Amino acid sequence: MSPAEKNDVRGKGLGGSSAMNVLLWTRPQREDFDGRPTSVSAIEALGNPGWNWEKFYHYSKKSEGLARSPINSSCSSRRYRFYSSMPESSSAYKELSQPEAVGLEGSYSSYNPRSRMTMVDSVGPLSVSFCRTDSGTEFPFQKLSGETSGTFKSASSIDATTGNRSYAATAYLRPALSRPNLKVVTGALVTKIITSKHAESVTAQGVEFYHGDAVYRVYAEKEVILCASGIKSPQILELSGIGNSDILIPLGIPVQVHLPSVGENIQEHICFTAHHPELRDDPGILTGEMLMKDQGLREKLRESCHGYEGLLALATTGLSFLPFHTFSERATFLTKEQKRKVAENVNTYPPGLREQYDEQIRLMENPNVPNLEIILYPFIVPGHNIVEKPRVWLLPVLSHPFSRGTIHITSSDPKIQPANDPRYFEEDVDFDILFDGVKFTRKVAETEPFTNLTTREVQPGPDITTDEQLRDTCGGCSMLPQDKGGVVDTNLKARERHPICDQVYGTENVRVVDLSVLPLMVAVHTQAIVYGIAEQAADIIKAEYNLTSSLPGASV
Ligand SMILES: Cc1cc2nc3c(=O)[nH]c(=O)nc-3n(C[C@H](O)[C@H](O)[C@H](O)COP(=O)(O)OP(=O)(O)OC[C@H]3O[C@@H](n4cnc5c(N)ncnc54)[C@H](O)[C@@H]3O)c2cc1C
Repeated sequence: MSPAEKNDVRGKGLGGSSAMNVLLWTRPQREDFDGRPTSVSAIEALGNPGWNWEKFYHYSKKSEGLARSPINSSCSSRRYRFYSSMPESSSAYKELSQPEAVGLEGSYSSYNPRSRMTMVDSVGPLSVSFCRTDSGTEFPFQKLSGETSGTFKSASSIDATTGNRSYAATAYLRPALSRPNLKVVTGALVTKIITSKHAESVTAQGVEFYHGDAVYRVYAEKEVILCASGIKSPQILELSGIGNSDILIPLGIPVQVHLPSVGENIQEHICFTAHHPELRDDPGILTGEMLMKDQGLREKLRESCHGYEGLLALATTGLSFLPFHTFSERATFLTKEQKRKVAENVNTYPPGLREQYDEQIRLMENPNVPNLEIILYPFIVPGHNIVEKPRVWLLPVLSHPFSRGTIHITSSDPKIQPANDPRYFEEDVDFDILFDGVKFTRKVAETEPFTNLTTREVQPGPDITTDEQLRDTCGGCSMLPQDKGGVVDTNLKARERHPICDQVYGTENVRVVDLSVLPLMVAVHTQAIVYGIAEQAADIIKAEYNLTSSLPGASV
């Protein structure tokens, strides 16, 4: 796929993509973060002290509030449970609601309000049947305590009291709107960070932005915090002259900091999008097609959802995370091959990639760490034709891609999108893992009890085979040591240390706080990761300026 062909779907309003994502609330496998010598990986081990599982777990719990009791029971019809929470007696709920495993409403009362989650039950029977198959694989329910592998119902970022989406704007921004030191400007496009340069030191003065046709400037007393996403933060840095001079100079952008890692190390979850089993008549499962086609059903649901005025929607909840050996007979062979290839090509890699690959190989070898996710959607996304009979959608997703892409500007015009070249499958092993994942997904879908609910595999037919990204883009402003391909340090500052005298000579006061700082992709969905990063960043910033969170609603 060429950079020009790639369609980057992302949220552009307040709350960004958290305002339009598919509501899954997931936490990563412990090893994805943890660099302790007794475990096998990953983000801390890459040279980021203080960014480990324990910290992430603490901050992630701080950001969340799982509804404790069944709520909104009025929002369910007799046959289909809709926005209804999982009964407290359910074993899955019990594991989730252990105070040490999850942030519960009230457990961090001083940080109220925050992200709210609840359990919904839209594809319940299918997701459970998916794990109890005759294929010899049986998985436990997942806990949100760092053990991701298994099949489980995911919590959803839905505020159970209203039945509406809980996202960054409702969780963090709205409660803080009355602060005297906050002004929100919507419909604005940031064009660059305004900087001044003295000797080797670059200081951010403020930010320039378009609003309508006018250009405005706002000035910062302390620092500029960039949180424009994995795709747009690298673009804004480059437009500001912070990036690779080989890219900036030909575009006429004065180089403020030559930082060649900006926009490199891009990683995206890649998925196979064409597996659609058709459901039997009356399976007791609500799907998107049913809702779209059946006016009577919509009205019935509306009646049962007393007082609810929003759009009817379905949440995705059925997830499986599978360690390599559980879905691929070639797991040992492919891991060895990848090890051999990495050793053979080590001299061709950019700084730091060898270390990242070593961590990824350790994750592949670890029997507890997932290497594939299978998502069960109760609908088919736009782009696929509306179909006669209801279908569900099974999506195998590559958890830890080896391929690395780039995101770079091609123009000094901020309105021109940066070129996103994901380089999917540049590393053969990515294709091999996903291929085995597709085969495994198909096998499970053809096995009882999954087949008790479905009639036939409609796709993949001969006509469709597609691979796409799952809209989790990380790495473009990687938090890593500078000589290992880093853009920000562990304080999330975009600065570069002189390799000999250890003096800061990059930017003094530009910080990046979004998914772009994650140097290595995690297996799970990334909204909770971004909240965890943001909570940790808030404490780093407060500590730097000796601040306490005395303002109402202050968390991040
Ligand atoms: C379709 C989709 C489905 C997803 N599903 C899930 C899911 O179910 N569960 C999950 O955990 N994760 C999911 N994700 C991922 C998750 O939503 C993202 O990881 C998360 O929102 C990323 O946060 P962020 O702050 O890095 O960027 P964003 O959420 O993208 O926020 C960036 C913000 O910056 C603004 N911005 C960018 N450039 C500029 C500019 N020049 N000027 C002004 N403002 C600018 C954007 O408008 C946006 O508001 C999904 C993502 C997508 C796109």
